[in-house]
Amino acid sequence: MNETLPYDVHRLRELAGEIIINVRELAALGWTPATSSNFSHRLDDAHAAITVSGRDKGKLREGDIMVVDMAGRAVGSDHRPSAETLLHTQLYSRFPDVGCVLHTHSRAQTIASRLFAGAGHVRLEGYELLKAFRGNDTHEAAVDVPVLPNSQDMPTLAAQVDALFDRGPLWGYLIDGHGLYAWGRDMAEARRHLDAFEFLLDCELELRRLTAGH
Ligand SMILES: CSC[C@@H](O)[C@@H](O)C(=O)COP(=O)(O)O
Ligand SMILES: [Zn+2]
Repeated sequence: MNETLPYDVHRLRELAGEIIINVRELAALGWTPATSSNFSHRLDDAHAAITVSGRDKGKLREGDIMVVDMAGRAVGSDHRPSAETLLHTQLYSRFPDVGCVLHTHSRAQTIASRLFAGAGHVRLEGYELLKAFRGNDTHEAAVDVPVLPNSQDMPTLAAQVDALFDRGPLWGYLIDGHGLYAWGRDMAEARRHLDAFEFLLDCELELRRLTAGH
């Protein structure tokens, strides 16, 4: 522990490296257009490492990762944390086993959010890949991905998200016209969930294209 900073600086550097490597891969897939998207990892019980607001997520460097407390306030940095920090810290605060939160704006996520906003969810059913979600051990499961109305007011959005948690286990949600939030115990699990959502949403969109007019 550093004398002046209330968190482990070495752990922060380690996590920053992990975030940078993973986010470069996501950016290369085209899932973080035009400085969109944000990413975080729990640092300790009271802090999270998160991307600085407005940075090109495909070109992140160590200085683009900063620390916030669980109320979303910057700690030991003059930078502005992600505009959506509250959507990350609410997960860390409520669920001790959430260690990593990933938010992306891929085409499939954005289009699906528009298409299914009226229904309020996207039903993913019958896919072998549903087993990628923690706790699912069969394709015979159905996962409803909630679609929330977008808002620039983070407390409003966070309250909508909070209401979802009473319904049962959840690994992610869509925001209408915006993108996807996915999370997991650590980076590997959050990536697996994010990748599974992307693949399955893309399948649903393609199925609709192929069956349109039939
Ligand atoms: C560039 S528009 C996207 C932003 O409004 C927001 O949704 C986003 O994902 C990135 O915000 P940021 O403040 O950089 O974390
Ligand atoms: Zn966003």
